[in-house]
Amino acid sequence: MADSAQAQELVYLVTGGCGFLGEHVVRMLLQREPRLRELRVFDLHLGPWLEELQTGPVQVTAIQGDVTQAHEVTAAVAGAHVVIHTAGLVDVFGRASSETIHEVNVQGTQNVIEACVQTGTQFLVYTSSMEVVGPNIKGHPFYRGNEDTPYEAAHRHPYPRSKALAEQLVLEANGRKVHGGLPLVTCALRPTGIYGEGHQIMRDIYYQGQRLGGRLFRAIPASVEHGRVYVGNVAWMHVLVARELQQQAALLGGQVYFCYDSSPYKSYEDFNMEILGPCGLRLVGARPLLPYWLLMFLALLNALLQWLLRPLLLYAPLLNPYTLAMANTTFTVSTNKAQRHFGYEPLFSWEDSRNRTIRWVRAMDGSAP
Ligand SMILES: NC(=O)c1ccc[n+]([C@@H]2O[C@H](COP(=O)([O-])OP(=O)(O)OC[C@H]3O[C@@H](n4cnc5c(N)ncnc54)[C@H](O)[C@@H]3O)[C@@H](O)[C@H]2O)c1
Ligand SMILES: C[C@@H](CO)CCC[C@@H](C)[C@H]1CC[C@H]2[C@@H]3[C@H](O)C=C4C[C@@H](O)CC[C@]4(C)[C@H]3CC[C@]12C
Repeated sequence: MADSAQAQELVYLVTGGCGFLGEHVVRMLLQREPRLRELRVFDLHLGPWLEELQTGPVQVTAIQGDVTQAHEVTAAVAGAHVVIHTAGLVDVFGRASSETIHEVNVQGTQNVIEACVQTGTQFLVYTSSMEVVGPNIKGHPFYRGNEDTPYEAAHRHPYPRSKALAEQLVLEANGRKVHGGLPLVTCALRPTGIYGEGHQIMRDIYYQGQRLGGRLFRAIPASVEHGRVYVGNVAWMHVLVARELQQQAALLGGQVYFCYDSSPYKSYEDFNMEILGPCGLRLVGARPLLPYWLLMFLALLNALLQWLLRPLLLYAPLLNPYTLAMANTTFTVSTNKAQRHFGYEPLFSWEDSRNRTIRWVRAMDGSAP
């Protein structure tokens, strides 16, 4: 759809634009995409912050909609040059059924692809996840791997399964003819664990620490490395790849890219302490305070309680067999593919990313529920 005459007049659509990552993508586009004319923000739940956005000359169109409803997606996509599809059900805690996760993540993505094809939208960026690769159900470590590192990706949990299926749909759609005859150009970005302003799990862990008198208790060995990446850099990567997809379709189309920056390789808990330590929390224990078998027993107990209580209430604690396995399996990436293919350099240094996140955590001090 985009040709050189329209270069200053681009219409972008961000699905899931009011989520944790989506909001950063929306703000980043407004700051760093000078060719933008209209920005459509599509989400099941629209955030009040949209009203206060400094949009400059860009028209921001808020669209309350559901990716599982094909007609709503098609209406939102019609006339857009680029779609950044971040909407998804991120659930590893058993809040939603596997059918719902599949419907939103897989059918929703299929709807986005079909909408692009029907309406003639040529460029699609999909927010995938490190979890399409692993950790796998066997708990094999993925140590500083890249996009080409061989790894046995085997999933049982509905969330990684859905992300892997959706990513496959997006990559297979690359090259399909869209309305008007041009080829669809797609790619997928795979963030590791994202952190930063608005990160719900960081917020939950901070409140938990406050309730425990400013302490958190080590449960994961410090030697298990977990990949993390700052949300501002993930958002920047989306903006950049969307731009370059239009310039270098042959190179970028059908590709996957891990999202990375200079955030340090640490265990999940030690990394969180980089942020939560300066906010007044302390991690107790140099080694896990409970043996792994006991943690697994507690995780299984949580799963059983969730199942038993489901008719009465939703019991969805952080600890379950899947999250324990994830936190206990090394998964880190070391790659420069995004730099080589589309010139990505992190916009935020580690110090900056850390300080911004610390400032955000400090700002919620005293507001623990
Ligand atoms: N948070 C992470 O660590 C992480 C890591 C890797 C990949 N991802 C991926 O990044 C994307 C964004 O994740 P997030 O952490 O910002 O999650 P989030 O839950 O904060 O954002 C997801 C957004 O999608 C919207 N949404 C959900 N169902 C929808 C539907 N049916 N129709 C329209 N909108 C719907 C939600 O309302 C929400 O605003 C997801 O696709 C997720 O799989 C997240
Ligand atoms: C056992 C607990 C003791 O402190 C720690 C539990 C931590 C878990 C809740 C998190 C450990 C790893 C996280 C996941 C990871 O960062 C990557 C993800 C990919 C993304 O697509 C969605 C979020 C997540 C699954 C993330 C969720 C929380 C953890 C399982």
